[in-house]
Formats: sequence, structure tokens, C-alpha cells
Amino acid sequence: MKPKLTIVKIGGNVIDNPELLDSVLADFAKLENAKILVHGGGKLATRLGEKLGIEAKFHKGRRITDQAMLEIAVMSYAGGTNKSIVAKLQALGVNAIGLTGADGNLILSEKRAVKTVDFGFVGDVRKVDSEALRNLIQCGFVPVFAAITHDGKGKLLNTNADTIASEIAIACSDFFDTELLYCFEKPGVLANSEDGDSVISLLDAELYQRLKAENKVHSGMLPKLDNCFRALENGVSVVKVGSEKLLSDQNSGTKIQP
Ligand SMILES: Nc1ncnc2c1ncn2[C@@H]1O[C@H](COP(=O)(O)OP(=O)(O)O)[C@@H](O)[C@H]1O
Ligand SMILES: CC(=O)N[C@@H](CCC(=O)OP(=O)(O)O)C(=O)O
Repeated sequence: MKPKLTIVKIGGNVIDNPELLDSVLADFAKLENAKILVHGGGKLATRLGEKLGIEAKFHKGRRITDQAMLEIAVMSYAGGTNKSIVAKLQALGVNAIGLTGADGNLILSEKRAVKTVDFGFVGDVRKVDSEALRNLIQCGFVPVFAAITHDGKGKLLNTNADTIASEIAIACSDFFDTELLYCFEKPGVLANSEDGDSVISLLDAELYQRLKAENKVHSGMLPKLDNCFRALENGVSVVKVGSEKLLSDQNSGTKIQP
């Protein structure tokens, strides 16, 4: 039997709320099996850009990463955010090691080709080195990934944190029984995105299509759920979306069904 590996992704709204962040990290520290943390932090990067006079640009909710924004993203995700999360985990007794995809060539990606929109320096993941990750975990390290990868030719690329988490989970399924948990600021996938009491406990592909058609699932939840289904179709055992409670309560949030 393969050992269990839990991959937890935390989004920008969790990182932005110090109490929520501390609570997620405390629960993450308590997980006894092998684990990896992946974090976003888009909102913080937007604010850092504003302070430096660089305005964030989006197309249909997705960031456009020009050279100036790439520098902000690297400073923010791989710098301040990543290192402060690592320090907090160290204080909780977790031997966290902060990483981008460039470190140890762990995540190789390719700059997105320009079709109708030029997203700039955005990377689509091509390869995750699951063997190197396994070695790090076996040495006792807990990898903490920022949303930055590289192209192998010297260029760092901004990469969606939800996608990094699902690609890591898929690749690590070679060696581990993988569980992928997406923690964000709401209690799960909601039947009505404004009503926190409308959590859908089980979501399959058919229900997802219906919710999409009815516009009940929209914006950031669409790529998140696409990543969830892709993970389940590619060897990941368990995928859930929910609040910080996902880490401590088995029955919390939304379980995604293949
Ligand atoms: N049906 C839904 N249930 C819950 N959230 C939804 C739903 N539809 C859209 N959303 C939106 O999706 C957002 C989560 O996506 P995103 O902002 O990308 O997450 P993260 O904080 O993990 O980066 C929520 O803040 C919410 O506004
Ligand atoms: C290419 C791309 O989408 N990059 C994201 C990376 C950060 C991220 O994913 O942050 P959240 O998880 O907080 O949304 C961005 O710059 O917004």
C-alpha cells in the first residue's frame, strides 16, 4: 500500500486574514502523514504592486503578467508570503522548506502561447519531479510551494496556485495515496454563492455541469473545480474544497466525486 500524502492549497483570502492563516497552519502542522502546502496570494501581490506604482491587469479575472508584474509576483509569492509561512510552520515544529518550481527543478513549465489574449509571463505546468519531492519528504522536509515555476531556460513564470496543487497531487500519485484539499474563505462549493449555508456535500461532474449552466458556479471556482476533476481523473484518491475546517473535520466542505 502506498503511504498517504496530503496536499493542501490555501488561497489569497486565507493568507490575507492572519487569524485564519494561523488556524490553517496549526491544523496543517497536526497532520501526521506526509504533506505539502501550496499557497497563492494574488491579492497581496496586487497590493504590493499598487504600493510600487504598478497596476494589476486582468482579463476575465485572470492576471496578465508583464515583466513588472512578474517581478512583483516573485517578490510577493516566493519572497514575503512564502518565507513568512515557512517561519510560522517552523514555529509550529514543522520542518518546512520554501520552494518555487525552479528550486531543484521541481516544477518545469512552459510560457503560455499567445492565442487571443497575451497573458504574459504565465507558465503552464509540464513536469513535476515527484521523485525529488519524495526524496525531500523522506528526508523529513515539508515542502511549501509558492505560485512560481520556471521554463528551464532561465525565466521564472507566474503559475496559478490551484493548478500547481493539482499537478503536484497527480505527479505524486506515482508514489503516494494522494489527497488534495483546497482551503478558501467559504465553507465549500455553494449552491448559492452568497449563502454560506448552502454547501454541496458531494459534487460530481454532472452536477458541476448543471451548476455551471445555471451560473451558480463562476469566477475563481471554475478553474478550481476543473483542477479538482482533472486530479481525480489522473490518480488522485480524494479531492475536497472547503474552509480551514477541511483539515480537522472529515465531514466538512465539498467532496468532489469522479
Ligand atoms: N458556487 C460557489 N461556491 C463558492 N464560491 C464560489 C462559487 N461560485 C463562485 N465562487 C467564488 O469563487 C471564489 C474562490 O475562487 P478563488 O478566488 O480563485 O479562490 P482562492 O482564494 O483559493 O484563490 C470564491 O471567493 C467565490 O467568490
Ligand atoms: C497565473 C496565475 O493565475 N497566477 C496567480 C498566482 C497566485 C494565485 O494563484 O493566488 P490565489 O490562489 O490567491 O488566487 C496570480 O498571479 O494571481
